[in-house]
Amino acid sequence: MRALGRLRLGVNIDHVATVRNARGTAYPDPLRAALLAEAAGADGITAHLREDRRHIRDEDITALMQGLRVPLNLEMATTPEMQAIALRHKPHAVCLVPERREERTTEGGIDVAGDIPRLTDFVAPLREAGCRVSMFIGHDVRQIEASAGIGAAVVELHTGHYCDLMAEGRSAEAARELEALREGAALAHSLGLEVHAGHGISYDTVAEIAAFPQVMELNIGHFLIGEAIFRGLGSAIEGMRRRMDAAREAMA
Ligand SMILES: CC(=O)[C@@H](O)[C@H](O)COP(=O)(O)O
Ligand SMILES: NCC(=O)COP(=O)(O)O
Repeated sequence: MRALGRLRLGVNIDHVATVRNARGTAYPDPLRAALLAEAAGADGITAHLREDRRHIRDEDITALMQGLRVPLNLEMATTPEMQAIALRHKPHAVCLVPERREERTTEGGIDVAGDIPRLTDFVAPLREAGCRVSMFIGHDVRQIEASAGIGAAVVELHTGHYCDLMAEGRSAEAARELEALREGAALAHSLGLEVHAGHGISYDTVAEIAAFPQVMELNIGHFLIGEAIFRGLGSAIEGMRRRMDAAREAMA
């Protein structure tokens, strides 16, 4: 199967805000990072407005909505507060994620199958406002089918477990997880969902995920912001873009 289109790169700038907030300064500015990312070839910007505002804050979303040329993908929990914020800004995309105050990062996917009536009602006004609604889920068949059932346009498959297994050198388990992600991507695509993937992706793990023909977008943040310390954000993004393109070309 050939690639279905150019693989888009969404750059997540959450951790520019993490560094800013560590010292309570006005810098580094997430919008400035986002504009640099745009110039380096990012197809979109992702920002996660957490309920505890540990990194991205409300005023960052306002600045990004006003300053960006590329689309904004707003990640958020399924709370009334977040829904009201999304409906006020109407970003290009809204990605619904599970959130726990105590977690260090997003640990799993959202339980769509276990929350169908509420999530159907939650998604409807976002869709009516013109946002592309994405569900951040694991590769579980039930979650993929439920995402299609509630009217989401997109699923973003959580690649964090695969990336962790790779980092720990657990290659047999990583291969099984990669296969499950591959099957999940194929199922989601067959149900008419646009397929994205993200979380924990680095130069070491991007090629295998970029090679899934159904995947249209990767969202990558933490690794790129870390790599930017050593080589600059533009160069870090260009390095990721090259690896994504090489993986897609190898499929053709
Ligand atoms: C939903 C997701 O996987 C990430 O985009 C998210 O932003 C992770 O949260 P932190 O950035 O707070 O680690
Ligand atoms: N949705 C995943 C994302 O935006 C980036 O995740 P990470 O690369 O910061 O782990």
